[in-house]
Amino acid sequence: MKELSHLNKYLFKYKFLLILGIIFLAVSNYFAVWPARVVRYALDYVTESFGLYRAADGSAISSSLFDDFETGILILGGLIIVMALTRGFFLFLVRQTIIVMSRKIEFDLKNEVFDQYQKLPLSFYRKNNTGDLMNRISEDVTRVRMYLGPGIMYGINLLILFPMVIYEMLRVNAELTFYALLPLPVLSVSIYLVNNIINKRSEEIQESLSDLSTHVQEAFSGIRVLKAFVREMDSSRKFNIASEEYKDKSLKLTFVNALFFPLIMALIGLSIILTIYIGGNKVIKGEITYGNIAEFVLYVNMLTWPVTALGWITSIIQRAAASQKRINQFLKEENHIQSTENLDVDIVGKLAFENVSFVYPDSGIKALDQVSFEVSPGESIAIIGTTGSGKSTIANLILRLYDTTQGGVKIDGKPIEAYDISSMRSQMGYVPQDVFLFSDSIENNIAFGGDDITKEQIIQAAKDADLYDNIDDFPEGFQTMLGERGITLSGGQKQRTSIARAIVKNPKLLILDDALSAVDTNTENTILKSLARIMKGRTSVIISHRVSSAKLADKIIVLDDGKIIEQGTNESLLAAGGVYKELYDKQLKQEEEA
Ligand SMILES: Nc1ncnc2c1ncn2[C@@H]1O[C@H](COP(=O)(O)OP(=O)(O)OP(=O)(O)O)[C@@H](O)[C@H]1O
Repeated sequence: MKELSHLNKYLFKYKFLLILGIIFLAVSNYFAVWPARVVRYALDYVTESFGLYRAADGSAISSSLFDDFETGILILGGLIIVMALTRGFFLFLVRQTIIVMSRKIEFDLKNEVFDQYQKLPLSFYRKNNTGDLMNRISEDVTRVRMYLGPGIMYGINLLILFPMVIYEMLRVNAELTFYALLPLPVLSVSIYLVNNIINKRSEEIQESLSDLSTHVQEAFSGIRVLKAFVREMDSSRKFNIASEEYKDKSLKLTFVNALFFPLIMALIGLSIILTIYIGGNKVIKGEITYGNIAEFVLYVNMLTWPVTALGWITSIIQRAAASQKRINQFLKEENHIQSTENLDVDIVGKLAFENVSFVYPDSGIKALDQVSFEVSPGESIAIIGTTGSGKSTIANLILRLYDTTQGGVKIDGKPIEAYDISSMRSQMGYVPQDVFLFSDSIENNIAFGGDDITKEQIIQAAKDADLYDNIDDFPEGFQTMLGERGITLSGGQKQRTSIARAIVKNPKLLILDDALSAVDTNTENTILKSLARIMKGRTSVIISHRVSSAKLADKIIVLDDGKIIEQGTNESLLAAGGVYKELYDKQLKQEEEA
């Protein structure tokens, strides 16, 4: 339960809503309890007046007695209606305060979790899958809200109403109170137990629903592969199996749900039978009046919902505590990538790796081994190597998505750790290997990296990335929507959009991670030449498999298994006749054949 204490700061923030809600609850309960007394009074009044009326039957005063009786009943009936309306009004206010408070906290908590997600390093996203991250911000926060809203509302209601009603009952008769309340604990415990079963089954349904959705989502996104390999029938069969499982689980839940209400009704009925039987005996003995029995039945009815809610609240609180525990786990995660000096300065562009080794924390794979190189401002460096040789890892370290295991990365002669991370990253342009574009217009995708990017800058970036003519051909030009709601770009167009996005901010340091792999060599040359122009006086790191991308760079390093095996210029490496020369000859031949 201590997990829920994280929410106390929010309860404190919205204390006025909570306090007002409690006051409204007390007032509404007052107007709920009072009508029972009026009913008793009315019933007793009816029996007494009826006796009098009968005695005076046929006499002159009989009709005036009847008029008085009628007026009395009307007044009492009116009183009950007024009280019910007043109660309804205050119940409305209770919801407007406590439920509103829970919605506000839900909003704050979602923001808190999302802000925390944004702060956490890449390694965190490697450890936790997307489904898990989504669940905590939606499903878990919703469960916590159930505690903050209905949980707190019905909990406090119970605490206020119970003493009020029991006091009223004891005032009438202690023994009758005892018998009337006897079945209620059984009711509460059974609701708790049944509710747990319902929750467990609902969770199973949720799981099988998520299996089903994953299956459908994969079938849609992988439709090309599915059709090409003629697996439609197989996909339908798997869908049927998952769907069947979902149906079975839903039916099991329906069964428990069907038991739930009869169980409640039976126990409430038992309470009422006991009240009437024992109450009836007491009326015969003259200990209480008819009105008292009616009053009691109303009290028992009043208590049944809170008692039912008790079992329900307990299970809401348990589920909320489990959910908050999961949320807290993420909120407690710390970002170990911190700036040591928060240096917020303009980067000139000198980059150095000094004996850098790096082991991926989650897999234990040593991706870089004693890598050293230096790039002066304005220079370009190409990193070339086979798959898995550690090229992208170098990009990750320059962006400080990870910290080195050994050795250091320096920018303008200062350790990378000294820089303010946001300020440093905002001066870098990065084109990742796996291009990601948002479901938004091309214009917004290009302008993604800044708030004050002008249309002219966007057009220039598109021209430099050799994308402008393509955009011009699209029916809606720069406003063309991409992604699910829009058009699908070709692999090369995607890469060039991603390049335009990186260069539009005029970065001091540009990192292209295999960013030209999907364009032909002519386009590659055009882009590289534009880049050489825009990156004048700035530093570029070009990661590639292809010698054609590397050959224009001022410096080239060749990586193999995390180690630098050759370095130099295009000419010096060709002259040396090593791995680079071999690659050069091979790729030149492939190009000539193509
Ligand atoms: N996030 C990660 N977690 C664990 N291991 C990783 C991670 N990323 C890469 N690796 C491993 O580190 C090694 C180097 O990977 P890296 O991505 O730097 O290679 P690369 O040279 O860029 O390859 P490619 O050209 O195929 O993209 C590989 O063995 C890879 O399996």
